[in-house]
Amino acid sequence: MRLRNKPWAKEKIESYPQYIVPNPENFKGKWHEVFHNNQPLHIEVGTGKGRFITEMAKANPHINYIGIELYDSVIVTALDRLIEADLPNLRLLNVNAADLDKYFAKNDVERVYLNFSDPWPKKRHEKRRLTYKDFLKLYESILVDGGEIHFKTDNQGLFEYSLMSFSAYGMLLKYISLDLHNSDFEGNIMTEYEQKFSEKGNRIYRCEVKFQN
Ligand SMILES: C[S@@+](CC[C@H](N)C(=O)[O-])C[C@H]1O[C@@H](n2cnc3c(N)ncnc32)[C@H](O)[C@@H]1O
Repeated sequence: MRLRNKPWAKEKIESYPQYIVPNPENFKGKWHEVFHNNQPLHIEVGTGKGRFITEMAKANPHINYIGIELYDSVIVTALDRLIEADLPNLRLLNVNAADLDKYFAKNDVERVYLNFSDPWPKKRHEKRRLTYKDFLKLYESILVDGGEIHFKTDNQGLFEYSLMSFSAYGMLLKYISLDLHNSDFEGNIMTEYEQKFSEKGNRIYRCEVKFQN
């Protein structure tokens, strides 16, 4: 099914400005005003239906989280989760990650999560991959020095491409697992896609990389 933005979803999103931040550009460099504290901020880019970011926010109340999703017809499910959980440390943005630097300033973010990003396997779509060098530049421009990207996928091609992209950008590899569910990684919170692919028996790849100062 082709995903598109839907009027009913837009209407619902606009009814919950306390959860899906309208005009996020107003908070660039001052997200503490939204959360009313100075806790570290972690973001998930391509948050989908929001299970990961909601469970992370529940488990880590001392960290603030923002889930970013392009499609309003998808983010409404994350919104439903947030309405139910009513977490003070989680907000959602219905925006394109290609514009991240409009919404976040340098040092606003301590960690970026990329979970099961769309692989865009065709070479002519390389620029859409969330680990393409232009996206890495964007993440670097909003992260604290030494900020990290935590990346999970079942797609071997995207994983290999991303490792090369991180390396070409001069990032340092902190952790790698080529079979997450048979590794010793504790405290893993499964995303919707992770659950689906794990149940099919797919191998899950994971890495943590950091920008060099
Ligand atoms: C394959 S889904 C994975 C969803 C979720 N992270 C999971 O693991 O279940 C990828 C999500 O990233 C979103 N996405 C892709 N490119 C994006 C962009 N440039 N900005 C914001 N969201 C994006 C898609 O709309 C989609 O919901």
